[in-house]
Amino acid sequence: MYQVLFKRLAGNEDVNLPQKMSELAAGFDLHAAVQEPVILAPGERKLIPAGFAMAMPGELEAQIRPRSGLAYKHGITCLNSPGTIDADYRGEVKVLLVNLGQEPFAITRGERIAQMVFQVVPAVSIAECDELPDTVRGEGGFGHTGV
Ligand SMILES: O=c1ccn([C@H]2C[C@H](O)[C@@H](COP(=O)(O)OP(=O)(O)OP(=O)(O)O)O2)c(=O)[nH]1
Ligand SMILES: [Mg+2]
Repeated sequence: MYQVLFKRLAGNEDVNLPQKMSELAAGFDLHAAVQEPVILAPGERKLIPAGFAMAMPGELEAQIRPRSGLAYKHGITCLNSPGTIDADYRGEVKVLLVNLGQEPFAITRGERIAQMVFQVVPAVSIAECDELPDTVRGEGGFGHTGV
């Protein structure tokens, strides 16, 4: 079990911290910490504050992913999906939403706008080389194996 710390940012006492909506949910839903409703016109993107900062163990990252209901019903998704929260980030978590639907959409205070899923990031060391190990695939890609 990893322990993650959430710090509610000033003025957001009424906005929920990230929370799971069912026992085995993979994601913690994030809530909009906007003062007034924010309108996303079709095609428009806006950075929506989530009202908290966080600290997690160094081997974790957090991914900000869309909510399928918002995407299906209104075309609202995360532009940089999945967004990456680095373990050393101490600023406010924000969600970059984009409206891919046909109608304007209002983001209201406290609304669940995205979800955050934690992942373990493997420790990796890198080394430069002149020749890579051979494989059967070789340089084939982008449909190389057929449809
Ligand atoms: O959806 C997101 C994506 C990022 N961040 C924050 C946390 C993350 O640790 C930081 C940097 O994100 P990223 O590495 O994706 O952006 P960058 O453009 O590479 O910025 P930087 O140069 O600050 O790393 O911004 C968010 O709050 N929400
Ligand atoms: Mg970066």
